[in-house]
Amino acid sequence: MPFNPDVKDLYEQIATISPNLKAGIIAEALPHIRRFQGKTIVIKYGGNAMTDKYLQECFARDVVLLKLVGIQPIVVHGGGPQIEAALTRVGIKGQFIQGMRVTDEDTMDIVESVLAGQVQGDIVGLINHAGGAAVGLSGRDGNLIQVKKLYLQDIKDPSVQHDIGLVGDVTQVNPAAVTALINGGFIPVISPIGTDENNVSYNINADVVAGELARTLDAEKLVMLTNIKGVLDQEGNLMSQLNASKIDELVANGTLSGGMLPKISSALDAAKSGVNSVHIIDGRVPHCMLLEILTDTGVGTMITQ
Ligand SMILES: Nc1ncnc2c1ncn2[C@@H]1O[C@H](COP(=O)(O)OP(=O)(O)O)[C@@H](O)[C@H]1O
Ligand SMILES: CC(=O)N[C@@H](CCC(=O)OP(=O)(O)O)C(=O)O
Repeated sequence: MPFNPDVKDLYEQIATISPNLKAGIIAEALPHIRRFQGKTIVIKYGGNAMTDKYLQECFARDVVLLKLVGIQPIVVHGGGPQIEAALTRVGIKGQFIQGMRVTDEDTMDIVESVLAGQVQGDIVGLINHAGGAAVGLSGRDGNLIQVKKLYLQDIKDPSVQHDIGLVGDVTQVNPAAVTALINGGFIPVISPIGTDENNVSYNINADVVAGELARTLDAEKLVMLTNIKGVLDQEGNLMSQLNASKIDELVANGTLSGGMLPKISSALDAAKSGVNSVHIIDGRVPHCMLLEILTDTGVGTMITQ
């Protein structure tokens, strides 16, 4: 029975598959479970990938399933569109430079309340409802993420540095709180907020936090869920694998722009720092994480050094 994308509920479709096929599909996961058991997987859950209720439920079930088979998932969430909606409600227009939000003090108040409040709370609730035990942390908790103010280097003219306000450049990750939660059987859900040495809060791009955490924890895998098939070339075709020199070329010729810039540089940094596999995948595909982690099917773009 071919997959019918018009029938939204996968479980309705699964009910029509023969039992043998079902068992075969489940059995395909075994070598992947054995390979990843006990290993840490950092999952970046992009704000654009979390807008549909059914997809949110699929995401939460996948995270719980990974935990139950002995893999250690850590969720780092974004929330760009959710911040944008909150800013619009108070008449502030969001502005981005090279995929980074320009963050003044008023914007920062809203960023922190949306990310570490509404968005984090929703994800924790979804995972717990699916049978997991998620605990939310912001980068403030347990001094998890220390930052200094970021001066953003211009990609076209590296002598130019953009001052984008209260945006953090990660100086240190102290993962003790995260490892304590993992060891206690919990699933950490982390908001991309950091503090500087004067206890000032900073906004950090969630891709950057996911990459830094994956490096610090020596994660096996970093999986970034977004709202596109993966990284696309100039003709709009999916590139299933990308390395450092190809990425340099795509940044220089403008094929990569906006939110893909911090994503790709964080992904590459993680790959260079020893994270074994780094993937940018389509969060609009139901159960995309199970496909990527527990089946032979590669989805999206794999980033290598
Ligand atoms: N070459 C490219 N391939 C794919 N996406 C790209 C590319 N260049 C720019 N983008 C943009 O990057 C977006 C993903 O980044 P972003 O909006 O920050 O998502 P997220 O919320 O998942 O972090 C895509 O939706 C697309 O608009
Ligand atoms: C500095 C910066 O850009 N911070 C981001 C943090 C949220 C985020 O990264 O969300 P997504 O993953 O959904 O894009 C922002 O304010 O939008």
